[in-house]
Amino acid sequence: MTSRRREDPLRGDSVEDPVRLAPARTSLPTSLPAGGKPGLTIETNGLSKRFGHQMAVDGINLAVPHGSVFGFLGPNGSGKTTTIRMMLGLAAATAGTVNVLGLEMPRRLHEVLPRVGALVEGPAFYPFLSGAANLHRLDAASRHAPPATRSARVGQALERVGLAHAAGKRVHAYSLGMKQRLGIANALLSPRELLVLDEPTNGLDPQGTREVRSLVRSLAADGATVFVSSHLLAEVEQICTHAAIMSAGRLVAQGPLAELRQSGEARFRLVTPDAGAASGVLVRLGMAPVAGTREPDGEVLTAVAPVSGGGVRPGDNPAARDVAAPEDVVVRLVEAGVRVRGFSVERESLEDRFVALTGEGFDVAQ
Ligand SMILES: Nc1ncnc2c1ncn2[C@@H]1O[C@H](COP(=O)(O)OP(=O)(O)OP(=O)(O)O)[C@@H](O)[C@H]1O
Repeated sequence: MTSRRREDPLRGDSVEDPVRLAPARTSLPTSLPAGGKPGLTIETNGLSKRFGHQMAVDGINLAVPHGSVFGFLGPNGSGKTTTIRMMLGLAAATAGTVNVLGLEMPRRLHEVLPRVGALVEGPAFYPFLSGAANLHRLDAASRHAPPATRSARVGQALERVGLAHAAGKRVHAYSLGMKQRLGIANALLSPRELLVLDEPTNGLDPQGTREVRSLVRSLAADGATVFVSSHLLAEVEQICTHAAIMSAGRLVAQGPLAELRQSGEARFRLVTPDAGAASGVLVRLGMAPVAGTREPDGEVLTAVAPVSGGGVRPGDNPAARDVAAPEDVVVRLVEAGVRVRGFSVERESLEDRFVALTGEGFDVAQ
């Protein structure tokens, strides 16, 4: 393998030419140049796209942390692909800004794109050429790719996605999963700081889906930020560290997956023969209890209690300020003479939360 040194226009220092892909870890910059918020690989502000009367993307503020595997989740037609196209300079925004790797797009497109690998709307390959020959052609189309190291780059990219054994096979004989992995190999022809993958498992069988998901995980382990769109909640839960949820062109939630899981409503369920007194206590604690069915042990009362990290968020109700946790609610009930015969906290699942946020059924299949 040969390498040349060149000037990096962004950092002003000299770096190795990007010919190394495997083994896994590549040394990637850990800081961004001035222009974007530190620590963010992608940042959008008020980003919008209108098609006629329809706002396909409506003023979104995305914040994709450096090094994250960021799931861009939303039902079909919610604006994911349109957002990705604007990020990559494939479509012009109607309003708002996009910074990628700290640089404004599309103004700095020529500096940004060589550092970004993308798989958008399925790669187009020549079916009667082999996987390796297709990658050679695509690599040759890049003015940043030195011809002398092309074979090494192609070989390493195929190796990286587990297609070395099928390098000489014509693409028309590839399975869908293999074609998708070849598309990712194309995105990996140079080491990338950011990989943008639009629905990379769409249309794949379970085996192909597993292969692509495990590849995405390992790409992130290499140090790249991976931005992956999906309409599958289960997929995002399996491979992502962070997520953003789109619904009808709007961004309805974003953050670390663990925080999104914690931010759902919790519901207290109380069984007591003293429903009247219990209601009074819960109301004084800032809740709005609802009487439910009658059980042998008493009446069932449920009350929504916004819980953050296991503690009750008291909101603006001063009477509720002292309440820290469900056990404190039980203490208050008992102190008020309420006979507590059953008490549980039911937290909304991530799936319930996403359905509530998007206002429509989510495809939660594998
Ligand atoms: N070129 C276009 N002209 C007109 N409308 C468009 C165009 N591209 C997208 N749209 C509309 O914008 C909305 C968002 O589409 P987009 O493809 O971004 O959604 P998506 O979340 O990626 O959905 P999918 O997963 O189905 O691709 C849809 O209503 C779509 O019909």
